[in-house]
Amino acid sequence: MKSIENSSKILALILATSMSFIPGDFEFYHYLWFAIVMGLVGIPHGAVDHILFQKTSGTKPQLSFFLKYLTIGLIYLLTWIFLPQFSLFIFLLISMYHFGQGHWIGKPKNNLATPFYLIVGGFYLSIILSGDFAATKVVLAPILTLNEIPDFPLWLIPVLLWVTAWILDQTCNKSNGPLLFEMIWLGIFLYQLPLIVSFTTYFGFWHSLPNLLNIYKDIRKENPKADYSVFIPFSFLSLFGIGIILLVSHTWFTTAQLTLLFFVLVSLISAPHIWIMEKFFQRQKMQRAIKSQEV
Ligand SMILES: CC1=C(/C=C/C(C)=C/C=C/C(C)=C/C=O)C(C)(C)CCC1
Repeated sequence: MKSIENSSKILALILATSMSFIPGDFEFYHYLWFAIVMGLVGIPHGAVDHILFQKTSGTKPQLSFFLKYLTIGLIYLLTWIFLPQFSLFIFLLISMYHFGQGHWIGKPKNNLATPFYLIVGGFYLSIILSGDFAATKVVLAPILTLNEIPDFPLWLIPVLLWVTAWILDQTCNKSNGPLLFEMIWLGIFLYQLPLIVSFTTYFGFWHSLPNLLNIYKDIRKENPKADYSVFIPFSFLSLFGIGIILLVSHTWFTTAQLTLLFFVLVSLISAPHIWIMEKFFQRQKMQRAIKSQEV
């Protein structure tokens, strides 16, 4: 599994480099790469929430689970319509938390875990959005008028890195060098890339793929016959729904507006997904703690 993850990361870095550092207009290829990665790992990593729910609650998901899932998405859709700026703020906050959580796997749950999630997730999101801030502003223009968006406070990035180092120093006795070193080199790399390539590289290969492999391994522990097909039904449903909405909207909207619409749609499924993943990570931590007590 680790070799799949590492070779995919190397492939992603090579593709991102070739698409961004070679002169020329590659916007079409940026979006093509974005669509492929979202289709293969981005959406699928959240497409087995019903299985994760069964693992964490010990009961088969009933109709009420799916209703709760849809209700969270629906309420969030209403807040996007009536309070778009507030919804964006919430989306960024929960994304920071969710992204940061993936970098804490294997570390103990303590009081500093939540600040760590927010700071590390905030670090990567700041890098992605500020590295190509002009493009970020264009995507956000329908909900934030351009002069409403202040310049990005770039000093925040080294501060977030420093606070991460401090938290790691307080919490873990294991070597934290690799995690911090990765934040520095990957941060510099992502910062140079166009917005869509930077987001695709991080989200696809440093968030979705490791999480997908972690979930897949967990599912196969209890059901060794399970294969990649467990991810297909709900991925297909989400991609089909999102595809239809984007297809219908594309006659009225520009590429940047469609990009924002895509992220709004992703946020609707992300909100309940983040809630399920929180429970899943808690269960994995508990299992690890029990295992280490047994040894
Ligand atoms: C890249 C980008 C954005 C942020 C996207 C985020 C935050 C995505 C999070 C996805 C999650 C958490 C998926 C769940 O697994 C904005 C600001 C909307 C618009 C500019 C481009």
